[in-house]
Amino acid sequence: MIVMLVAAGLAVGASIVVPMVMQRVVDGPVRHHDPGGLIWFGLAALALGALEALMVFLRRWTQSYASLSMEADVRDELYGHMQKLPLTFHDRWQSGQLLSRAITDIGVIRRFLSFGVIYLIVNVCQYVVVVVLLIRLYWPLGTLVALSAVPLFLISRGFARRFLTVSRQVQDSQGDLATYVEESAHGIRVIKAFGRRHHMFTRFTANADRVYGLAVERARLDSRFAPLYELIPNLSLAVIVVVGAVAVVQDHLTLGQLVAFATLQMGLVWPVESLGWILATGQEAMTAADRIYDVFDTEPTVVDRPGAVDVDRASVTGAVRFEGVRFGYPEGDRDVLAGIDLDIAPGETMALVGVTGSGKTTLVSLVPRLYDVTGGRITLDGRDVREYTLDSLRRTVATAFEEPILFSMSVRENLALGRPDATDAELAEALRVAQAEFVYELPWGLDTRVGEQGLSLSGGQRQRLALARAVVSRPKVLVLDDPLSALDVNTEALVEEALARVLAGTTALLVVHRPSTVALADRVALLEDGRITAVGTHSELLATVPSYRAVLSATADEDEDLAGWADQLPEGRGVAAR
Ligand SMILES: Nc1ncnc2c1ncn2[C@@H]1O[C@H](COP(=O)(O)OP(=O)(O)OP(=O)(O)O)[C@@H](O)[C@H]1O
Repeated sequence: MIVMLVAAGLAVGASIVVPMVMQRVVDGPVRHHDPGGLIWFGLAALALGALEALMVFLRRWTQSYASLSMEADVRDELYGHMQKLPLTFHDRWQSGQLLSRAITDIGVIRRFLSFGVIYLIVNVCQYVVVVVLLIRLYWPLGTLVALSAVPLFLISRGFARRFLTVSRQVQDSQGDLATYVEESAHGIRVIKAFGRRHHMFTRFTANADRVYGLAVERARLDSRFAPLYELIPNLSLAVIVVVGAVAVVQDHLTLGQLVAFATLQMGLVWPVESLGWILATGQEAMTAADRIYDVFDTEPTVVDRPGAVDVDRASVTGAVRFEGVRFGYPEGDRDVLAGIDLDIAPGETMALVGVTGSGKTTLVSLVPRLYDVTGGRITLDGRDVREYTLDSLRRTVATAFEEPILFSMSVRENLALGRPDATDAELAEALRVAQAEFVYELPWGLDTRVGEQGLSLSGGQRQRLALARAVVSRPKVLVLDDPLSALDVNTEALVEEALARVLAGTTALLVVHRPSTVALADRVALLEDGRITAVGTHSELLATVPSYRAVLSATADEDEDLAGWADQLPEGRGVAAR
């Protein structure tokens, strides 16, 4: 910063001294017809010009370097902070709004810091120095130039106030537009399948028109004020030339002084003109900073408690217990979970069954603390999960969701999210369990890039990769949220067969919709109205709990199948619904 300001100061100083040299040239060699004297002045002007050029280079380089570093640092920090924020924050925020903050807003601040701030400081300093010089040269005209700062100040105040409001609206509407484009890109299949291209386009143009309208309003405001910034220094210049000429005629001023005066004043035209632009970018940067602070000001709530301990992977048995667990979403008007009591023994596989929307996904999300309970507690080996460090808890509890998200990385990197140090043999084993060996047939095998920027995989293929990602971490507790829903019956059977062996030593909580997946579980828990209303083996619940039958299957055919499965199932370890 210091180098930057010194370089900027020297550059401006050189540009101010040049008119003083011109004054000496006009009042010296030119007036006295002494061409020899011109050489020294010429050399001095050349040296000053070279100094100015060198300082401009130094200033631009240092300011660009500093502002680009700032941009990278803030972006890193913002991304890191967004990763720490709880799911309740991400549920509430549109992705486009986060995107526009991380990309556009930080860019706006960088542009202001790289040009705006420095020019603001330099231009104000230049204005003050030049005004002092002008007053010393000829005080009546110097005072006039000084007074021209008053209307400039008033204009700037009015401009800044109005520009700030419009600027915030423009940036917010750009965020909305980004969300819309992102959603449309994700949902392009649905749009095409329903033939709703025109409808979506109309909605898009409505969004885009709003951005356009607000941007035009901002531009209109800018163009209304910009001429005033041009007018004032040019008006002062005109007055200086006329009044100065009269002063020269009346011998109050030498011709050289008038030339220096006019040149110095002309040097002020750009700094004053640029004030409008600097203020506009300054207001935009302030709005951008405000928007970024909306995110920074949100405190991460799911964090390590003071004194949190690591889960000891070597000794943890994987006993999971829900004790009076309550949970409600911040925007929800009621608790989704209204007192859950459930015991899952080490190594046991518990299936969770309930009608759609009953809270199964919510319940399993609480184990790795994707959300924190709002009442009661969940324990792992008898200890509240909130007393463990988040990192170690999430390494102990692996999760595969129904919606399998793959990142734009290679298959290997996607799997490594589950366990970075997994060997090829361990990856192969996980892929076998998940029946995802198709990856070896991909063009570059495990190194094939998948996800949005890579090869498209089918829903079932993605689900199997997500399952392999969860399995490869060899977790003590495995949470599977309907992970086989997109598989055909044969593949599902193969996955289940392999998964059953993995589950033998792992505590597992499975959300299931299909009776066939229930076969994996030792016991089943039925979730109704925010509570666990029955726990037992599949056959027991089938025989004794009518609502269980109703949830799993409504048709007579399926009932027959269910009875068939029930016969093949091992006996459970208890029926008690707590
Ligand atoms: N992020 C959220 N914010 C607010 N409410 C939510 C959120 N996620 C889910 N809900 C609400 O919580 C309730 C339970 O949802 P959840 O996804 O846990 O049900 P589910 O039993 O897993 O459903 P499904 O079987 O359809 O997957 C629903 O009423 C749902 O609308």
